[in-house]
Amino acid sequence: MMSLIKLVNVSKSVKNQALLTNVSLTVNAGDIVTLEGINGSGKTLILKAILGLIRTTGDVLINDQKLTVGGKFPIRAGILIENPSIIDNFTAKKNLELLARLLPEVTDQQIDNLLTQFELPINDNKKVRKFSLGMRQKLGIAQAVLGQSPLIILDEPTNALDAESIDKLVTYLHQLQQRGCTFVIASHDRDFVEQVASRRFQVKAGQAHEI
Ligand SMILES: Nc1ncnc2c1ncn2[C@@H]1O[C@H](COP(=O)(O)OP(=O)(O)OP(=O)(O)O)[C@@H](O)[C@H]1O
Repeated sequence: MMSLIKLVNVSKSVKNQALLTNVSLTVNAGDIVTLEGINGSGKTLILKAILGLIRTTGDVLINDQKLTVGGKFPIRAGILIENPSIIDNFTAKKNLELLARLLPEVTDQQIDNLLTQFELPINDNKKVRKFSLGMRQKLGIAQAVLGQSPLIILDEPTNALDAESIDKLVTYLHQLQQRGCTFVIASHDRDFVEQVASRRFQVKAGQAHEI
C-alpha cells in the first residue's frame, strides 16, 4: 500500500550536533499519528522535515514523491506550528476569511461552523489582540483545519486549552478523520494523545520509535 508520508533515515545535524538521527516512519491515509517526547526531543523538527521546511539527509516521500526543500509540497496541508499566522488587528472571522481566499470552496457557512466549534466570537468585533491565550490557540487550530486538507499537521494543539476544550477537540479531530483527513500531531499531553491517536511514536533525543 502506498503511504501518504514516508520518512526513510531522515537525519539532521547542526554544527556537528545530531538533532535527528535516522528517523524512519510512515503515515497512512486516515491515520492520526502522534509524536510524543520531552521538550527538545525533536518533535517539531520531524514535523518540519515532513513539510520540507528544513534540509535533512535521507528521504521524505509524500504520496511516493520525493520532497525537495524549496519545491512545491505535493498535497494540500493545514499547518499549526509555533506562531500561527494570525493577524492581531483582525477578528477571528476575518482571519479565517483571509485564509479561505487561498483555499478552494470554503464557504461562509463553514467558517461560521468552525467559529462555533471552537467557541470563538462570530458576531462581535473583538479583535484577536484582545483574545486569551486559549482563544488564540483555538483560532490557530481552526486555521489549520479550515478547508479540511488531506494532511493536517498540529504542533502542541492542546497548549493553553482547558480540559473541556481538549475533549471537544478530540471529538472534532475524530470527525475530521472520518471525513478523510490525516493527522500528524506533536504533543506532550499524554491524556490527549491516548484519546486521539491511532498510532503513536515516542521521540527521544532525535530518534523516533513506534509505541
Ligand atoms: N536551527 C537549529 N539550530 C540548532 N539547534 C536547533 C535548531 N532547531 C532546533 N534545534 C534543537 O533541536 C532540538 C529539537 O528541537 P524541537 O523543536 O524539534 O523539539 P521539540 O521536541 O519540538 O520540543 P518542545 O516540546 O520544546 O517543542 C532542540 O534541542 C533544539 O534546541
